[in-house]
Amino acid sequence: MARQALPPAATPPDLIRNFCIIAHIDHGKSTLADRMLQITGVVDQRAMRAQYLDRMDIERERGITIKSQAVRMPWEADGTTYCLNMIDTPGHVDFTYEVSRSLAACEGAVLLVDAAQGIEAQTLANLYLAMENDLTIVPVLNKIDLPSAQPEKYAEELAGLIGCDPSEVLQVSGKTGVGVEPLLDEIVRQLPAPQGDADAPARAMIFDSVYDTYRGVVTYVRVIDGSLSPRERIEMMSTGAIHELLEIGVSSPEPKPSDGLGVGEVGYLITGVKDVRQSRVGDTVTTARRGATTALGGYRDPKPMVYSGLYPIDGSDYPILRDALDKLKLNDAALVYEPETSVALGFGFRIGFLGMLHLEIVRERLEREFDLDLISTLPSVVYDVRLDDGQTVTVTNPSEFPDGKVSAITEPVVRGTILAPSEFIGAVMELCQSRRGTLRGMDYLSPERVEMRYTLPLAEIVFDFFDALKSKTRGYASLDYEPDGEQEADLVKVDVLLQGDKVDAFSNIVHRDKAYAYGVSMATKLKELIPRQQFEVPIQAAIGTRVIARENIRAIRKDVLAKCYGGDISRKRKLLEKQKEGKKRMKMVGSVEVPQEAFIAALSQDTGAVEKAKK
Ligand SMILES: Nc1nc2c(ncn2[C@@H]2O[C@H](COP(=O)(O)OP(=O)(O)OP(=O)(O)O)[C@@H](O)[C@H]2O)c(=O)[nH]1
Repeated sequence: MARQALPPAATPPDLIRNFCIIAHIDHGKSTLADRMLQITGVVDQRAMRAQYLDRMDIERERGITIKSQAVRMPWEADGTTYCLNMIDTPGHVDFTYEVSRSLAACEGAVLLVDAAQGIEAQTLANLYLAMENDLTIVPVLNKIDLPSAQPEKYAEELAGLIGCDPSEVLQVSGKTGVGVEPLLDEIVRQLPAPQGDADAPARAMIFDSVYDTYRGVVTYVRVIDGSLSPRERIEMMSTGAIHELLEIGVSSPEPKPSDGLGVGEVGYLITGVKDVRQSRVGDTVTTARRGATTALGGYRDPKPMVYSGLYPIDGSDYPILRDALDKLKLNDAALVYEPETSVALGFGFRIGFLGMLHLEIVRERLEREFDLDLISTLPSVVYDVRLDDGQTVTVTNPSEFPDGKVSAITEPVVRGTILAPSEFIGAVMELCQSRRGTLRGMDYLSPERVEMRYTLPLAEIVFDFFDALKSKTRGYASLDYEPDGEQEADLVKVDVLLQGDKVDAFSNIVHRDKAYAYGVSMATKLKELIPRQQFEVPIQAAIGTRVIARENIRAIRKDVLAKCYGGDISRKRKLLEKQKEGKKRMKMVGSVEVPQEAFIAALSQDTGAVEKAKK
């Protein structure tokens, strides 16, 4: 057990151990990964910076891992030098698919649990994923340096969950490094070596692919059978596309070219491809000549779960937004978009996201990296609408909801797992019921902690459910969910009309029981946000032709000169000029002038937005 020089590439499989660290968010996965890099000597002390593996600025700022990365580390145990490949996985539900691909590249997983928090919802979700992939689980409690750590209690909980003895649960601190060396020894001892047929045609699974400005797409692979060498051309099995291999190598953690990758090895490929969608996570790579004929299982196209319209606040920024999306797409295979026009907001794009975190990240990157100011419309899930004539329409934008006779609507549902202290069972049930949830089962992990399983409509949980759950359980509950098909539901489209004209950006698809509440809240918000006009403006919320809520904005002409009695003509002129300038920032909806800010505030989920806009 000590630092060693890196063995050459083409390490025999029995000296390789491929593992990942799985944990609930913030349980310290990145910190532990950093400590392993340091202890195995692959990153020297001076180059070490916090969260070495999280490269993107946004990742480091938010302290979350979005893209997984792989690192090769040497480790000596019982006089033999082993090659450990550590695959870092993202921890958020939006990226579950990437987690499951990373798991499929490993033989074992370190299941990391915060010794002051215990098991949380994503601990369970990730554990189940790992078990489905037949991985060997090494249970570990982290943060044992914390004064609030309760290692005995949680070792028992963890042991109960995976069916081992509490004494087999390792205890570490990623922060101080305590227990990390014994953990590396255990990884070598407990994990099986990779198995594969060295003489078979090459098959390697893509578990990550990232866009690098200088090198193009870097594809991370795990070789299952055969080998890949730098002189060969490769084929992507899902598309049949053939690429030249410009470089092949391993990361430790900086990229190092090697003369090939054999069975069980993890490394990267560079082909000069400029678009990550040509090198998709889950796909199988083989050689162009004498390649494999059956791909490895598990490839799946990333499927957007949430759609939202993004519009530039300044309409002339539209071409910049289009170019920016084209650039982001190079690095994000899950991003889909198409141009869209809105009567109220002008030209923009309808964009599909994996979830709300994905939406926030994309929006933040667009605003930050491309200096854009954007309005996003109310996010919507994907509905299937069956019409009376038997036709089915897929709706991702409420304003496109068909007006004809609808016979049924289906909405996506998820299987949600909620973990909470048992004193909050009532509060959690009440919340889930108000979100149209159905209880599927309940288990006690310990006398004071309970796991509750629900089927819930995606639309009810994707936006603000987590915040509501946290506030009802004083922050103690955790949530994980995965798609679980569709269900029929009694949904309606609510339109918002200004003086009889529909404002497309405010249309929303909601459950019939919640339609009234949505209508009233929009009408009240808009009444506060839209300035008085020279004529009376009715604001209506309607389902089809039936009006369900109404407010009036009384008529008045805003006389900007009112404050300006007395003679100074130049001051009056200035004020009139200013009024004209302000009008440019107005959008016309029929004959009603609506300030840009009113749209932003009305579409914002933030409850303080209306107050801010009024100021
Ligand atoms: N005291 C103490 N704090 C720790 C330890 N390990 C991690 N932390 C802290 O816990 C917080 C979360 O750690 P991360 O390593 O970012 O957690 P993570 O699981 O990688 O988070 P995601 O990447 O978002 O899933 C950070 O503030 C760390 O400084 C530890 O062993 N002891």
